[in-house]
Amino acid sequence: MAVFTPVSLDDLTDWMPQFNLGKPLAIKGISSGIENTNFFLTTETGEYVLTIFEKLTFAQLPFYLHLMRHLAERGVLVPAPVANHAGEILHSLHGKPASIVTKLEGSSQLDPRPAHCAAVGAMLAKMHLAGRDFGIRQPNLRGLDWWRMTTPTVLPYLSESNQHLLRAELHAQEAFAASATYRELPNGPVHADLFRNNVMFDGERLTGFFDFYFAGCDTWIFDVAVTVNDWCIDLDTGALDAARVRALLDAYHAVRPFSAAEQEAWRPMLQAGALRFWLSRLYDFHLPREAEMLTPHDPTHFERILRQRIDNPVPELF
Ligand SMILES: Nc1ncnc2c1ncn2[C@@H]1O[C@H](COP(=O)(O)OP(=O)(O)O)[C@@H](O)[C@H]1O
Ligand SMILES: N[C@@H](CCOP(=O)(O)O)C(=O)O
Repeated sequence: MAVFTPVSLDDLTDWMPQFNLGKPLAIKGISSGIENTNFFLTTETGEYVLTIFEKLTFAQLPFYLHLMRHLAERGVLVPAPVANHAGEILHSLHGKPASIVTKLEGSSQLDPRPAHCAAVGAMLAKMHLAGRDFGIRQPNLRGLDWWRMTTPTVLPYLSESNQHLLRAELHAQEAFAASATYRELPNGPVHADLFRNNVMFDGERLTGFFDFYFAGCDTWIFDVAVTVNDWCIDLDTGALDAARVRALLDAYHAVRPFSAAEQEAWRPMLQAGALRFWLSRLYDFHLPREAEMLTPHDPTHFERILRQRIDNPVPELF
């Protein structure tokens, strides 16, 4: 149960009047999160999600919350942050940063078919386009700098073969990031963690993307690679599933056509997407932070995906 900061209806009595949401009627902790404390909150006006941020700071949060509001205003299906009477969307509860956002309908599709992947691809392209005029810049905090910093910390826990793989991939990514092709890649705000558990569906109808708290400014193609590495694979081997890859990429391309530079970047970006989550999972597995990660995710899953992407041909981007 990942409720790090308990909140009761009594706690909300003096806090809720700053919003136009009516009286709070029920609050229920959500067990599945690993980063923040989340609650389903029912008020006289509807259902919402109340989040207490356990690690992100008051300085970092405006990027995420204003990005969600910016995207929601442009028709991208994401939770909309609720403003108080003063127009603020970042609040404080029990001394920690907090937000209220609209609740998305539906549930996660953990066994996606091509139709689900197509819906995700189209909405992802729409999201990238809608983010072009977003005014706040914040880097992807889990980007190359973080990979460089984290690699030496996890290397001592790895077999010789995995040490070699990790070092070689980091070098390859450093070289690619310094290339002319990389400089040509379109970039802007990206979700950067658009896994199956961060998207809601009602049947085949996509109802929203959520959990924007790893978002940042990065290349759009990195975001596509992270998404494909989770939505379009055989979960046992990490191999790409051709039908789902095609569905996601074609739907994305129909909304925001890929460029020639992105085609060139596609394989290195699929590797980058695997490296990023291999590293974070290695870090969380070998250096667990007390009570924050209840069941660490399996790092070997992304080691397999990385080896797959290096060793096998990858489908054309378009
Ligand atoms: N806006 C939302 N609408 C509906 N459900 C949500 C929303 N935000 C979070 N949830 C639910 O809360 C769970 C945990 O949220 P998540 O943002 O993934 O937490 P964490 O960042 O701590 O991993 C999700 O799996 C989902 O069921
Ligand atoms: N998607 C990441 C972990 C991030 O967790 P989330 O619940 O906030 O999406 C992984 O699978 O390693």
